[in-house]
Amino acid sequence: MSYDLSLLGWSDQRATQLPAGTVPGRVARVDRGAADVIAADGQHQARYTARVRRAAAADPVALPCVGDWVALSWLDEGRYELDRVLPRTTAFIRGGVSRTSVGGLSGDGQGQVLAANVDVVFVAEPSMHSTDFADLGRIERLVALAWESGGTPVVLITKSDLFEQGLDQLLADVRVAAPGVDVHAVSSLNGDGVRLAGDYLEGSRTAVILGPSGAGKSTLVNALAGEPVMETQQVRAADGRGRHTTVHRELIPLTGGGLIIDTPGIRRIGLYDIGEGVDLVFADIEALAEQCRFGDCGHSGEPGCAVLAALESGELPERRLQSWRKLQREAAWMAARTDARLRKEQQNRWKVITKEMRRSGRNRP
Ligand SMILES: Nc1nc2c(ncn2[C@@H]2O[C@H](COP(=O)(O)OP(=O)(O)OP(=O)(O)O)[C@@H](O)[C@H]2O)c(=O)[nH]1
Ligand SMILES: [Zn+2]
Repeated sequence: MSYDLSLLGWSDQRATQLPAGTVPGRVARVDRGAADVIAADGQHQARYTARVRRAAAADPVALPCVGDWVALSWLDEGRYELDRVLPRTTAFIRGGVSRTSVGGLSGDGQGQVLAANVDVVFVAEPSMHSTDFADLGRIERLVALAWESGGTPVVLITKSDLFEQGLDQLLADVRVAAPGVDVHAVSSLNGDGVRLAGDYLEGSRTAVILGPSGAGKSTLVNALAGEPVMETQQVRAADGRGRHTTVHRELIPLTGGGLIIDTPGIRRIGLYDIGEGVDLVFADIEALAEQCRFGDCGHSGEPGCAVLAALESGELPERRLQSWRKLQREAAWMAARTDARLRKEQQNRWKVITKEMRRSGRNRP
């Protein structure tokens, strides 16, 4: 029985990183000291080798997490050990985790990877939620987190069926709040925009959905999956004979292709770290700031301040400037409490993001 790992996102590029004598697999779920891994010959529970445990003790970011591609080494009788985490293309990292929360494997309790190798980050914000309208500030925050991870953010204004009259104006406002980011309205109720969202997963790409409770994330996952997502997910066998393996629900394969990672940690991520991603969400303000007369302009009354000029002309909404200041303060606070190594990892990701953005020409004001 064989499974086509390319359906899970395995690529030639990743194959070049696989150590000799090992087989690849993708982590569907982690547990203390072991992970559920999908390999070409099925799903395995693989314990960590001493190499992985040592690396994780020195640096918890090295712990395997859902979405990771890993190298498995043969143990005996159809059993494997998880011997190495292959280089991550993207990662959601939460800083300042306590020692115990990562199963006692953490050395300094700094940093935890919540999900890895996520290509697309859907930011779900309801067009309307009871009596509240979409919260632009929350969108900015989550888009910053998305950029920070190295994935590509896509904003989905959910429950669009509830707010048809004001939708066009809302989408226009959201596009200002998230420059360079695709913005779509979706309704899982009437199906509007669901196909469009699914298209981002073409080529077996992996997504997460961030957003507040009640945004309609689970409903959208089910709509994308094409059938109700059950307790255990099924990956179709590549041999075409309809054999299946069960996969825990944290890595959800969609019938239309692509995968969604859904974990409690990712669901709560709005409360966590933001850093350089802020600069990307506020690329318009950053560009204005570059035109200020003084290089160290604080945008609080200095002569020749382009930011305040834009505020006065109405080009820059007051709300957005305040949001920028707030997120910058938070990012500075985060940076101060993040250790140097984690910062370095973030900087490396940052370089990749910047390169990627230069390539795609995004966020050019
Ligand atoms: N009108 C309308 N209601 C929706 C839509 N999508 C979801 N809902 C409803 O909104 C409520 C919340 O949806 P969920 O999918 O559970 O939201 P969630 O984001 O997963 O929430 P948490 O699990 O708390 O994070 C449910 O009652 C859904 O039926 C939609 O497109 N239109
Ligand atoms: Zn200024």
